[in-house]
Amino acid sequence: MLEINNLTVEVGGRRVLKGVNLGVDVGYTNVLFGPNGAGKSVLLMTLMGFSGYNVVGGEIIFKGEDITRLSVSQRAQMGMGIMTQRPPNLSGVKLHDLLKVIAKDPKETEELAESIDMVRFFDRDVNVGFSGGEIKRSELLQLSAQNPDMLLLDEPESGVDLASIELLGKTINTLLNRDCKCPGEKCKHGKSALVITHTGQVLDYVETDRAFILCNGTVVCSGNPREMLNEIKEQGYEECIKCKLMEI
Ligand SMILES: Nc1ncnc2c1ncn2[C@@H]1O[C@H](COP(=O)(O)OP(=O)(O)OP(=O)(O)O)[C@@H](O)[C@H]1O
Repeated sequence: MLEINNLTVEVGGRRVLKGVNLGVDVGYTNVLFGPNGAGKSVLLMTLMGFSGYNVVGGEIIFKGEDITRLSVSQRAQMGMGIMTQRPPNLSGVKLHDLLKVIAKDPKETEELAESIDMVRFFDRDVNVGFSGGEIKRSELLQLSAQNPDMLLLDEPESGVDLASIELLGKTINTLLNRDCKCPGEKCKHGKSALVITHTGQVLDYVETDRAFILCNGTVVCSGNPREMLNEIKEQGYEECIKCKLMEI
């Protein structure tokens, strides 16, 4: 579904990603761990094609096509969607109007809005004055309306209160399992995803397949998400970097 080959990216004149290699198979959910400033968000923003993220080397292959030079809207039309950490305020754009434009299934979108208590935000400008948790729910609703095949989720649980984490996690799981055509076979979910998490809370609700650790703009390790999370909790990222250096 998604293949990232030797991706090197500069942001603000600085080389942030240095030859990143990773992939996500159809129907799989992979996780991205890494310390603050490692380049995780930059990677997701680059995958979505936002401006300011200059690819100076490597390629992004999505559904078999090289999308490295495609625009955000072209990538969205191909089935890529993102939930960013800090989405912009859209002053003058009501949430309901935005949803009407992007919703592939308006009825389903309205139902989800009800279930995550977002109907009362319909007449407000998107993200303007929303709390951290409200922004996450709004982003999730927009993503659901778009119904992408590949979900890029940047710390979906951050800023969400403990009582709401379950609702958020289950909602993400429902999105991932939409349109599942091959249960039990290679394709495990209907959708594919790459999820950034620090806490790992999302792992309690979503079946994940493989984790990658990004340190200083490079993938230093990959493996089972739960095992890696436990190791990070016990030993921190310093050990990942040392371990990688030992390989070299
Ligand atoms: N527009 C920009 N201009 C300059 N530097 C930037 C820009 N955007 C990101 N960076 C830098 O790139 C580096 C990686 O940032 P990024 O947001 O990807 O980190 P992260 O791994 O997601 O960290 P965190 O876990 O703290 O969210 C940081 O040092 C950041 O300051």
